[in-house]
Amino acid sequence: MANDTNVTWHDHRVSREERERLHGHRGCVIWFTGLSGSGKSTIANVVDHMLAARGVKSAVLDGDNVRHGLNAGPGMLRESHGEAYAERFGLGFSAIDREENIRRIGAVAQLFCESGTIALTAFISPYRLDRDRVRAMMREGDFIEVFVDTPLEICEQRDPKGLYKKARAGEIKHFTGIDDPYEAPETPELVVCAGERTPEELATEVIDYLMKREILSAAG
Ligand SMILES: Nc1ncnc2c1ncn2[C@@H]1O[C@H](COP(=O)(O)OS(=O)(=O)O)[C@@H](OP(=O)(O)O)[C@H]1O
Ligand SMILES: Nc1ncnc2c1ncn2[C@@H]1O[C@H](COP(=O)(O)OP(=O)(O)O)[C@@H](O)[C@H]1O
Repeated sequence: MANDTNVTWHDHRVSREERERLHGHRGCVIWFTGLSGSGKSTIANVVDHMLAARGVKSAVLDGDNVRHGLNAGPGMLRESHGEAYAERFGLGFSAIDREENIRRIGAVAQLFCESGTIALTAFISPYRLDRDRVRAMMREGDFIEVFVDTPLEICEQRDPKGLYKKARAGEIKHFTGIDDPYEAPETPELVVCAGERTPEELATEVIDYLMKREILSAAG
């Protein structure tokens, strides 16, 4: 059996500080959390667009997209990799699968951050402990938790994928907010009330926060 403790960490030749100097801004992780349909992906993409317009290096990691690739579900892996593989590595929506989903995404977001990029993540990430573990992996100040505080009733009215309707009908089990928990952050860096304002207004609040924290400079 391979011994995974025989793996050694290597420092890179180009430091994070050098990369940040080249980019003209700091790296960080902006971690959007909230119910399905709360507006996480929409706001993350508007922020990404605003950052691109300023010449800032950023990347969006999005729930649905990552669950098609890095964290594919068993259903997606079954045909290409077989039943046993799909059962072992496919990630669904049990508490432990969500935990592993968030752990992996946290590790990827950290790589982006260390490369001097602003990583924007849009995952429900319903468990406080899972989010706090990601925060603990990062350097102090790198993890910016943004709670997209949209009431369940509004998310359910929006229901762009029809999933709430299915969950209410019992066709999807363990759906967050319906028959699975969502633990709101207690002390997030930022709370945005997406039920009341446009995605552009909310994205501007995030950009203002980055300026205030000097992650972005006035020029970049
Ligand atoms: N049971 C259940 N509960 C919640 N969500 C479900 C479920 N089944 C499928 N979906 C769809 O998967 C998207 C959420 O994936 P995430 O990776 O963000 O979830 S988690 O952070 O691991 O909880 C979520 O997308 P978003 O609407 O982007 O949040 C849903 O479209
Ligand atoms: N601030 C907002 N005001 C009105 N509608 C919004 C807002 N943010 C998102 N939406 C709409 O709500 C739906 C869900 O948004 P989405 O970003 O996919 O949510 P999430 O990524 O949290 O599941 C989309 O149809 C989107 O256009």
